[in-house]
Amino acid sequence: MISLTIAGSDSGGGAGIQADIKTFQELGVFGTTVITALTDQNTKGVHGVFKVTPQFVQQQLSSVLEDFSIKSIKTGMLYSAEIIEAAAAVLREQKIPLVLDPVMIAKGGEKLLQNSAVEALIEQLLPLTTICTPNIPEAEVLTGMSIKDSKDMERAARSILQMGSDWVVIKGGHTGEKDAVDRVYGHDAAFTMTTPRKKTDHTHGTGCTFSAAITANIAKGYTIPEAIIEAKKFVHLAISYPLFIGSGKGPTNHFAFNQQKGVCEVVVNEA
Ligand SMILES: Nc1ncnc2c1ncn2[C@@H]1O[C@H](COP(=O)(O)OP(=O)(O)OP(=O)(O)O)[C@@H](O)[C@H]1O
Ligand SMILES: Cc1ncc(COP(=O)(O)O)c(N)n1
Repeated sequence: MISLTIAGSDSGGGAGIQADIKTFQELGVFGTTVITALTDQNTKGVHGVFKVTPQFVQQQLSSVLEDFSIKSIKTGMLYSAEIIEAAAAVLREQKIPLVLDPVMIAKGGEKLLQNSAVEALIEQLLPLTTICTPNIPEAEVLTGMSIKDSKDMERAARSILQMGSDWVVIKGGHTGEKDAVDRVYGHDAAFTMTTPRKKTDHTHGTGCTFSAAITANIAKGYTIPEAIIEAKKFVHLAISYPLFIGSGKGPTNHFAFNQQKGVCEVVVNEA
């Protein structure tokens, strides 16, 4: 099984391309990569961004796709409208399932997607998307809605479905809820996934890890709901057993899922 991630490099190893290939590897999937930008980053924040030219992003993508039998693709930090356009031009010619993690702002507040790129993301990538995985601030930017409660989350998800994604997962990392509740919507299905919210500062790269696990699970042949629920287990265990490395917001633990033999209770309810 081979998957592809199109994302930015995190020199600190907790998010971006590095989180993605660690997650693929732990789930038994061979990872290939298209790098959109290098970040000079550690657990204290993003200190600089060095972007790759759109043409070279496209070259990497074409090289990977013409040689490997890629079973699933994810996108993370795409940075600019030009990079999105370059990637979309190649992806449009494929029918490979696409997980779009609409990465916009790092946990430390630094911009990972230019404001001018949001329209390109919506117009060029959402129509090609199998699963879109926004956190709440990202869902607000995509839809222009203000999200305050679960009704708003459903309205925002339905609006993103209308934009062309087959499934939407509104992640609950940023709510004030006692539990970490993610809400999943398809055109004919809706369910919630609940785990206890962990009191921890070691959440750097949670979104990347979650979307990479979904992508790997799709490559392994899981159905979309199974791929999403199993990915919730992966990220919950990664958050539950921190590595305590770095002096800022530490990375999640990509080893934990296999160390704990995948044992994690996720409560799934119809929404
Ligand atoms: N403290 C926590 N305890 C348990 N689960 C959490 C916690 N924080 C986030 N999660 C889970 O981690 C996953 C990623 O959600 P989150 O909202 O943090 O993504 P994100 O903000 O996109 O992450 P990133 O900042 O890395 O881009 C979701 O399944 C969410 O429920
Ligand atoms: C290259 C890259 N991609 C994504 C993130 C988001 O992760 P987080 O929100 O946890 O900082 C990041 N910090 N760096």
